[in-house]
Amino acid sequence: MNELEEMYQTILDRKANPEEGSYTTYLFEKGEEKILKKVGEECTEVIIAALHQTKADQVNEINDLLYHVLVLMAEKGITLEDVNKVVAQRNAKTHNLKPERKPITRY
Ligand SMILES: N=c1c2ncn([C@@H]3O[C@H](COP(=O)(O)OP(=O)(O)OP(=O)(O)O)[C@@H](O)[C@H]3O)c2ncn1[C@@H]1O[C@H](COP(=O)(O)O)[C@@H](O)[C@H]1O
Repeated sequence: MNELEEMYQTILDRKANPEEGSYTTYLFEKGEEKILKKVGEECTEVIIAALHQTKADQVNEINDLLYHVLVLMAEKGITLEDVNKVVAQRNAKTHNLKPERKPITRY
């Protein structure tokens, strides 16, 4: 199991067995709107870190974003397998840039 899978398992465990002092439990108790707000915030923090901060700060912010996306997935019943299936489909398809749109000649 890689570290992200382990993190997702911990999140699922917190959902099934709420624990005092757990930030994940706090998020599930607050509910979907709070989780979505955190995903939005963490997205912005990744952007700000990418523009102005060190690589270490950027990696930390990326961790926070991934963690909150995994909490959202658990909240919505989306598994890593669900995402992996789509990743596999996308990996099988390359050169996805759409051809340039033809110029409009008739109005
Ligand atoms: N990866 C993370 C992780 N990344 C970020 N965070 C928390 O996300 C929060 C984000 O910080 P912010 O300053 O934006 O938020 P805040 O002000 O603390 O909280 P809000 O009031 O905004 O809700 C911090 O409290 C971090 O501790 C995380 N909390 C938990 N995990 C993982 O979840 C596992 C279980 O943690 P607990 O649920 O706390 O036991 C841990 O072992 C980690 O693997």
